[in-house]
Amino acid sequence: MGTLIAVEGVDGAGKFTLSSRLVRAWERAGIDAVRVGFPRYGESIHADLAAEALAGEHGDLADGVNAMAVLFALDRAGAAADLRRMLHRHDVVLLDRYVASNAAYSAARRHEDAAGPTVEWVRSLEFDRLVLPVPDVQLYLQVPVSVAEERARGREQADESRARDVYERDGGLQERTAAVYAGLAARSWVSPWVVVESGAADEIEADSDRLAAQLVDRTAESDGMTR
Ligand SMILES: Nc1ncnc2c1ncn2[C@@H]1O[C@H](COP(=O)(O)OP(=O)(O)O)[C@@H](O)[C@H]1O
Ligand SMILES: Cc1cn([C@H]2C[C@H](O)[C@@H](COP(=O)(O)OP(=O)(O)O)O2)c(=O)[nH]c1=O
Repeated sequence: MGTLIAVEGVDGAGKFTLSSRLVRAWERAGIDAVRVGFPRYGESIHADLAAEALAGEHGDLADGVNAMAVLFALDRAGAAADLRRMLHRHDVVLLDRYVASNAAYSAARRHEDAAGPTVEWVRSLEFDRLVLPVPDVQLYLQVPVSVAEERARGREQADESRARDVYERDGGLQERTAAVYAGLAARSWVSPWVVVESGAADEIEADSDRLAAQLVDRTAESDGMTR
């Protein structure tokens, strides 16, 4: 069985950049890794509806915390069989956002923390009810929210298809989301967490090589202990 690793963090933290580099680093080391990004825009009607709601369509859909969370959860439920297949075929399946995104953003929208009822509602919905595979490790890419915001703004200027949505424009929400993520990591929510600081652009390559090796060592160690 492959190792399931989820990369988490606020918008613009650098998750896509880091997860792509990690996959390349594993490939260079002869480890067969594949990356899956959530939401699965263009592949899942639930993901597309969520994106459209965040862009202002579908009336008051985006106002509903649970409504949005259910859409994101159903996108993942539609991918569950594929994820299980991938785990049989590959050494590492790397997820760019996963269930913890729903927990962090939904709790933050409600001004709750990682110990609150919304985080538990997401856990029960996605892992108990929808039976999504539980990640072996969750990685929190920690970055000052002001830096992440600047990166998301830069991306918007460079590419008009990356216009910031209603969550990305809400600085308070991003701050609260970062705080919930830190709480999830501190509580080892659902599985062990690794917290990484997003470094300077010219250090990404070396950082991802180091992290790729560390994550594989870590999962090999826990394999030895638990299986
Ligand atoms: N460590 C870094 N230093 C500087 N810029 C970065 C770094 N990581 C990512 N970026 C840039 O910041 C922007 C957001 O990164 P991205 O990986 O798309 O974030 P996310 O997937 O978390 O929203 C992109 O334009 C990317 O090139
Ligand atoms: C996957 C996921 C994302 N989100 C939020 C985080 C982001 O603010 C937003 C869109 O996801 P994101 O990955 O940032 O997509 P984009 O490529 O459009 O930037 O949805 C949730 O609230 N729950 C989830 O389960």
